[in-house]
Amino acid sequence: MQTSLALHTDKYQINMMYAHWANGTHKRQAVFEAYFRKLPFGNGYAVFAGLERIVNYISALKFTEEDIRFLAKQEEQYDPRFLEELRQFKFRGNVHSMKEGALVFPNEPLVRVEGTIMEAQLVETALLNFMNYQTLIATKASRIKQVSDGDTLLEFGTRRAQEADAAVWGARAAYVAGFHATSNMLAGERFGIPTAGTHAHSWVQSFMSEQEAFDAYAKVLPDQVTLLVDTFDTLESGVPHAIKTAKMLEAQGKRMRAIRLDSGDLAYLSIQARQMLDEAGLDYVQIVASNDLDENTIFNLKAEGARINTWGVGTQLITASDQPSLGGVYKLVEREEDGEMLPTIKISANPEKVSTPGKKDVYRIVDQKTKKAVADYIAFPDEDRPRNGKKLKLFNPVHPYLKKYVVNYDAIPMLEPIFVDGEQVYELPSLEEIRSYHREQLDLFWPQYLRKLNPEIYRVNISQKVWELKQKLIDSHMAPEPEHDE
Ligand SMILES: Nc1ncnc2c1ncn2[C@@H]1O[C@H](COP(=O)(O)OP(=O)(O)OP(=O)(O)O)[C@@H](O)[C@H]1O
Ligand SMILES: O=P(O)(O)OC[C@H]1O[C@H](OP(=O)(O)OP(=O)(O)O)[C@H](O)[C@@H]1O
Ligand SMILES: O=C(O)c1cccnc1
Repeated sequence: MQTSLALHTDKYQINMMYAHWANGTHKRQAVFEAYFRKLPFGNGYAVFAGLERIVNYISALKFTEEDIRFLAKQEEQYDPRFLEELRQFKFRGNVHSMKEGALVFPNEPLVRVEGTIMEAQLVETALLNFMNYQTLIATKASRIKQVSDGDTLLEFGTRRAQEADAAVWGARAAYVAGFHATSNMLAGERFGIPTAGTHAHSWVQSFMSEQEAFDAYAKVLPDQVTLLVDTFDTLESGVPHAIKTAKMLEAQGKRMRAIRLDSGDLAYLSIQARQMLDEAGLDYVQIVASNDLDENTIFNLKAEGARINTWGVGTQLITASDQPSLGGVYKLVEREEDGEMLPTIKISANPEKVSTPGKKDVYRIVDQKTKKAVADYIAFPDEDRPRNGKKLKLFNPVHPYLKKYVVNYDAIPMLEPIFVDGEQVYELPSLEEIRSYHREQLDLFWPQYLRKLNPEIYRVNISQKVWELKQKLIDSHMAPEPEHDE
């Protein structure tokens, strides 16, 4: 059982909770939605991840006596009765969420939290922390997967990850998006992800000769032999020594698995090494490559004709180094006033940052004939559900004259109930189920939305009612126009 992360939150959440409590407004109901505005890496989609961690966090959410003592020491001098309220705290609200592995898009609710303003406010920070990081890494991994042509992908990032949690949950996110194994043993133990590994340069350096090092390794682990061949000179020394070790194994009826290239021109070296292995009758020995790889280097190496079967990807993946954060936000969309739920909006001078008011559902509209997704459609829960045969108007929320109608479609509800009145109603799927759901999700999209470079923009549309409410609230917050010219 995971320990409580109740204080894994920003101080301003506690201060707002306190102020609501002191004001007597802490029990009012509120609805928040988490979403991002911009896709990372210029990708055409993101891969939603982080739900399992969010579910574990909310289920275990409890202030320990130690937490309470820490809070009592703060300069805010919280009223002891507030601290008593926290001692009794339990999340009693509702959560709806996208499933892990889902393809998700900007400006659609990914997680929806309904509860008292106090509990919904508390969970914001941790929820965004988990969702933003894991979704970012799953998306980066998915880009790498897209260029890998079914080759084996190994996650090697732990040494460069932003600390332990990032390594372990990042390894899981990579696996969700189609990586095959991780070098992180803790991730293997915790999540059942297959583990894999070769050996380091230090293994070779710790012997008098490269040959001795290779042979010693092969004697101990004859069924798991992947030899790192670049410690001294890949083609002059490493590959010839590896071939000798492979022949020694063959004499014992064993087959060496692979060699690993970790520096130099990986295209050239892999082509040369492949030829040397083949000429030695070792066509079954595979080639693993590593060294600061990402989707672009892998794509180029393939275009250059590299003969690489397995890619070990570390730093660039686990740190999402070309875009190290996803800007997911958590916005209040409804609040209770005199027992009634009222939509609320956040206005901004930047039109992209104006929030969409009201509690909303998300449907994926799938063409019945092609079985491909046409758009995501956001509507209020009390609207007529989009359903096959019922003409659905899809219009661009910024340019409403850009519209089209669909008739023969399936409308798949994307937000699953996860907690109802604080009770977990969602059974967490196995990682294998999440991976296969992710593959099904990819199958729903035409390739133009999935390509790495300049993908087509997938439509995320809001219903007429949502659009009208948004316009109304924007207007109501605008300064009135002057009656006469000044
Ligand atoms: N043929 C190739 N085409 C495109 N990129 C390549 C090719 N071969 C290697 N790379 C990439 O170029 C970069 C080379 O990095 P760098 O110069 O630091 O490595 P190196 O000098 O070969 O090895 P070391 O890690 O020992 O310094 C790596 O990101 C590697 O993946
Ligand atoms: O490059 P990454 O994608 O992060 O993959 C993992 C790297 O980690 C190891 O070496 P390390 O980087 O520790 O040492 P090196 O740079 O000297 O090879 C391994 O040999 C890879 O090169
Ligand atoms: O097993 C490997 O080859 C490995 C693992 C982590 C980092 N670099 C390489």
